[in-house]
Amino acid sequence: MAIAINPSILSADFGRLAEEVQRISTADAVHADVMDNAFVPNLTFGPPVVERIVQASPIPVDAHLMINDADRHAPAYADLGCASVTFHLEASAAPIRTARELRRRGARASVAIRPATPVDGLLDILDEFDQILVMTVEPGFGGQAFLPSMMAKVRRLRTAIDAAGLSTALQVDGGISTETAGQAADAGATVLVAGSAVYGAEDPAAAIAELRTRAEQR
Ligand SMILES: O=C(CO)[C@@H](O)[C@H](O)COP(=O)(O)O
Repeated sequence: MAIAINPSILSADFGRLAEEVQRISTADAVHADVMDNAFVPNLTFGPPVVERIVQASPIPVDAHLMINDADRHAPAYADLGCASVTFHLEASAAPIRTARELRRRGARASVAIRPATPVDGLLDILDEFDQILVMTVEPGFGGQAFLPSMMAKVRRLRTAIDAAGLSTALQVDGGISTETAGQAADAGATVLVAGSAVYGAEDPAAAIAELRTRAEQR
């Protein structure tokens, strides 16, 4: 199965974001990490910077909103031209309504769960989303160790997505490297987010190709 590689901008040089997105033009999408220093203990950027990333990027942008009050803020990211908008289930009081609003505004609707959140709440509403993100680290920082225990959640979601005949993308984020990409793909993930493994490499394009190969040849 084809595996998408989405580099996380969190590991890029924030002083030259327009050039940093050009360096990963062979990837499938840019993963833009929006953090509010409340939902997670880190602060990055918001709509004005995401808008510039969208303008500068040769590939689609997936905004990952690690912010509170997702229902209020998520739709604006669809309006900025993000191809997909990922909001956290834990930060949403009305995930179905927000997903429908994202789709109505032309973005793919994507929902994320933290390591401590079970998949159960998603199993009956899978068709409302174009993508599910299973965090494989605690959100907030790049460079953390992959949590292999999250693969049970990925497997459960893969089984449920296939049983329902859906084409929902299944994304993992955190600690993805040439060592862990195969495990994630083997469990059923179809989209791998990688920050330090791509931007920490001397040649990001080669790192993207290597991650894709490792995942697809598991
Ligand atoms: O959203 C996050 C962290 O909150 C991730 O996107 C990380 O930025 C991934 O970084 P690596 O673990 O690949 O270095």
